[in-house]
Amino acid sequence: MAETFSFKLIAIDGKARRGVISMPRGEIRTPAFMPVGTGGTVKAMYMDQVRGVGADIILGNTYHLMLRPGAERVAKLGGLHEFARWPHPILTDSGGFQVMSLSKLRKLSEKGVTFRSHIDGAPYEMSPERSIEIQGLLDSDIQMQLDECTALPAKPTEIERAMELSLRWAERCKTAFGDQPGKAMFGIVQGGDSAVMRVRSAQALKAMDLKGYAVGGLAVGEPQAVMLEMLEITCPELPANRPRYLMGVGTPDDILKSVARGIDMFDCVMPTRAGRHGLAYTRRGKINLRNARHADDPRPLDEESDCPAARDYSRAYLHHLVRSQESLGAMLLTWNNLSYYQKLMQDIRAAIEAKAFETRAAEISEGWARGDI
Ligand SMILES: CC(C)(C)OC(=O)NCc1c[nH]c2nc(N)[nH]c(=O)c12
Repeated sequence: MAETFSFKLIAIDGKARRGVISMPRGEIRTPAFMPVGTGGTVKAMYMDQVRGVGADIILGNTYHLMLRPGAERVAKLGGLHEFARWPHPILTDSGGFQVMSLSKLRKLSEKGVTFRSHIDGAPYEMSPERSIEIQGLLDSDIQMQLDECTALPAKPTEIERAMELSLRWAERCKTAFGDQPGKAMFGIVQGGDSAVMRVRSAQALKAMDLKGYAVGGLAVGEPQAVMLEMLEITCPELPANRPRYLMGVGTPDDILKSVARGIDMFDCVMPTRAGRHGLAYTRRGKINLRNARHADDPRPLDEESDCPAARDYSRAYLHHLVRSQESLGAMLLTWNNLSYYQKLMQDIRAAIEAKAFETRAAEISEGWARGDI
C-alpha cells in the first residue's frame, strides 16, 4: 500500500487513459466505476460482494451521513470504513449537490448553504469548511469540494455566478483540507453548458494544483451530445497527470463515450437503482424482468457471466421475484448489474492497454443493439 496518494498513467489510447491511483487503503484501477453507497451501504449488497464483483472504491455521501447517523457518531465508532466494514478506499461527495436536490428550505450564501433535513426538518448549515470537516470525521480517502451544481437549462449569468462561487469554495476547501498526504481533495469543474465557463473553471482549479479534478454539473438533463461536448472542452484544460472524475455518470454508453474523451472515474446510481426496479444490465442490452414475456423463460441472464446472479437463476425465477416484490429480486439484480458494470470497466481497461479501445467499444455497443434478449 502507498503511504501517499499518487496517480500513474499506464497506457493511453487516443484520449482514453488506463491508470492506477495508489492510496494507503489500496489501489484504484482506472477507468474505474464507483458503486454508490450513499448512507454507508451499497443498497441490497454485502460489502464482500461489492468487492467480489471487482470494485476498488465506493462512494459515500456527506449529506445523508451527517443527517443520519451523524458524522461525529461515525467518527466515534471508528470512521466509515469500520462502520460499514469496507476497508478499501471511499470517495465522499461534499453534500452541496444533495442539499440542493433533496433538502427543504435551503438558502445559499457566500458562507455556505443552510437547509432543513428532508428526514426530520431539523436545521443545518453546510460551509465548505464544515463539509471538509465532516468528510474528515468519516475518514474519507477522497474528499470532494463543496460546490454549487447548476441545473440545466440555466441563464448564463446564473451559470457564471454558481461557477465563480464554486471556485471560491474550492479555495476554502483546499485550505480546510490542508496537507494530508494519504488522502486527496478533488476540485469540481462547473460551468453548465457554457464552453467559456467550463474553460475558466478548469483553468482556475488547475492553478490550485489539486490532487484530482471532477467534472460536475453534467448529466443534469442535458442531451448526451452536450455532455460529451463539455468533456471535449474541459478535459484538455485539466492536468494530464491527475485523475478526472465525471460525477453522476452514467449509462454504459455514457461511460464508453466519456472514457473516449479522457475521463478516468465514474459514479452512478443507475446499476443499483435499476436493480431494485427489476431492470438487468447485460452485454446484450437491458432486460426489464417485470415484463410478462419472461414468465416461462428458463434461460439465465447471461450463461457466460462469472456472476452467480447472472448465470445460475432463470429469467422466469427473477421475473417471479420481481413481480412478488421479494427482497431477493433486488439483491440478485443489483448483484448482476454491478457485476456487469465492473466487467465493462475491466474490458475497457484491457482494451486501452491493448491500444484497441475504439474497436472494443464498437463491439460492446453492437452487443447491446443485437436485441436478441
Ligand atoms: C442528475 C445526476 C445525479 C445523474 O447527475 C448530476 O446531477 N450530475 C452532477 C453531479 C452529481 N453529483 C454531484 N456532486 C457534486 N458535488 N456536484 C455535482 O455537480 C454533481
